Amino acid sequence: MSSRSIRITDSSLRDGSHAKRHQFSVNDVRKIVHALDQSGVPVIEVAHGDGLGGSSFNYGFSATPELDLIRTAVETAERAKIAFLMLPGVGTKDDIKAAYDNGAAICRIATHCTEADTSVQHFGAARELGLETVGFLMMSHTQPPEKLAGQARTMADAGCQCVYVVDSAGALILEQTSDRVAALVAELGADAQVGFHGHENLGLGVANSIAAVRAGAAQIDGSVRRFGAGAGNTPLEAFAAVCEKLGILTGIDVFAIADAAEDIVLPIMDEECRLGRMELMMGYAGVYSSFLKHADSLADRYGVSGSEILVEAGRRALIGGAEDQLIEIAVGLSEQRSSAGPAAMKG
Ligand SMILES: CC[C@H](O)CC(=O)C(=O)O
Ligand SMILES: [Mn+2]
Repeated sequence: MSSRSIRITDSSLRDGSHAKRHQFSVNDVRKIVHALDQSGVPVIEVAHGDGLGGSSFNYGFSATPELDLIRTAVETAERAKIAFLMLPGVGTKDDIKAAYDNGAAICRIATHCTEADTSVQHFGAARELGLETVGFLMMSHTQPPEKLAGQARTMADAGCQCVYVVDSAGALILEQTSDRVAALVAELGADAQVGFHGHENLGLGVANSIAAVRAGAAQIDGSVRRFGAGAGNTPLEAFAAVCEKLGILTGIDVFAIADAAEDIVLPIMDEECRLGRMELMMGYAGVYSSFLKHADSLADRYGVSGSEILVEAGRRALIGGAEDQLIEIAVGLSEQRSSAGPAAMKG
């Protein structure tokens, strides 16, 4: 039995922002950070769902300025480090500095998995400030292992200390995860660690994360109560329990995190993240998990099928930032529906 140690990051206060339509309050942050910190979660990510600067018409406005949320998290945590996410172009180097000034310790920089070069200056800026750095290769299912490894090399050379295979669509299946992680581990060697960030759209978050650990990942993301985008993220409490049974050391108290999931986090969620028809389509068609709420609202507004919007988004291989194209898809489906006559049903 293995006795490897890994580091877990909870993303509920960042990826869960998508599920909460970016309406976290200072009080929500205080309660969740306190519960996670007391459970032994070593890193807690806090930001708008689309990262620093994400509060906008395109992505959805935040209820509370994210720097207030970050500062509250820093003040609340006794042991955990507070991380933030930024996407070059959505956030800027000034946003990184502002998060640092508010006490954040870890800067996570996310790019589409073919665009690592857009992160180079941001990694440089973060390292100059003394921040720990993590890189996200989003939509990793769209590229083969060797391509991802090349992109990981670009991030590591720019100062990234851990590059994540990010299964944004929850579309990776077991060996597809471990092959990608193994390719990054082989490429990066001692230059940087490798991480994995999973989603539940095909119900494989925990299994994929274990496959990633077995392939050499040293950092794994999850969200307490799956509080995240799409069908939610890898459920942190289940993953911590599985790790304990497999002898993988996480430092998390399984009973405490199970209580936090049930008693603290669930009441803050608008609704439980579920694996319904739309979420399944995201995993099946390889669609960015954060499109879920956008597709849901558009389906209501235009009286069309949310699942069909998502399947078409998958066919067009849309990536983050293309939320406006979901409107075009919904309008197109609505026009088709009117020309098909009153028998055409929303599904
Ligand atoms: C918009 C950023 C995105 O939600 C990052 C992430 O968590 C993912 O790609 O899964
Ligand atoms: Mn995610």
